[in-house]
Amino acid sequence: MTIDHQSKKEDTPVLIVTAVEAEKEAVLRGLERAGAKDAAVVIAAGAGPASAAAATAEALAAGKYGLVISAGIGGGFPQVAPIGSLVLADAIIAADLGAESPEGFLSIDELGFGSSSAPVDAKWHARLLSALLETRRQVRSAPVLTVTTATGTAETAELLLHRFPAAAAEAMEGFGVALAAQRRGTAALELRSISNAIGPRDRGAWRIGEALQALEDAAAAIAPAITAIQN
Ligand SMILES: O=C(O)c1cccc(C(=O)CC[C@H]2O[C@@H](n3cnc4c(=O)[nH]cnc43)[C@H](O)[C@@H]2O)c1
Repeated sequence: MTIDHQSKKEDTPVLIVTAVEAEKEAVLRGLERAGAKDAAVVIAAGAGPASAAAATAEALAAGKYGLVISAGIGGGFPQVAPIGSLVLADAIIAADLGAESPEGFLSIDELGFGSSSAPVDAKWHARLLSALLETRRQVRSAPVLTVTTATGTAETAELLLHRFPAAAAEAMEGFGVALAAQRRGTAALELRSISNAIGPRDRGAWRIGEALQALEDAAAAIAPAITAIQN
């Protein structure tokens, strides 16, 4: 990845893509807390991979960025990513993109339509992971699944874990953001703060406030690392 040191001030090189405004505000609070409110452009793209990909592609076409981060709250597999913890994706996987068959789910890889796994940038992953470890929160580096239907049964949770035993979290935007970035040769990452356990749907058990606080803490922690690429 090359960084254009001639970039004008408005060509902020880090783009953070959330789904909803509440997540965007949490990220902005974290950056501001770290004294780095201009360290990134933060957008709320809407929920799901299609909205995320479209908004990310639009933003990348309009400005010059060196790193794109899909960020927000997410569901966690309880044994590895409890509520309030942070997950930095080491792979971003489109978990339900494919076809059903009587023998089970067929991924787009198996169908011959491409790859269901988007790579994360190794250098930026290492930098942000070490920054996140400075928070007082539990931090995991593990695959994050992108789903178009949030898991709501124990059966689906088990199926996902069977297919992706190393996965720690699921959300609905990462793969869309990562593919839009990949098309332009821009580094991509995904960061999730855990609001709920993946399993039988129980909206009352979601801890959105706690997860938004964790997201704010994560943004504050990574601010120095992402500011560094502008200097
Ligand atoms: O109601 C609110 O105040 C509120 C505040 C912030 C965020 C939300 C959302 O509902 C965000 C939706 C967004 O969250 C991700 N997410 C969270 N948990 C899961 C899950 O278990 N499975 C899949 N996705 C999850 C997802 O990326 C959504 O787009 C509400």
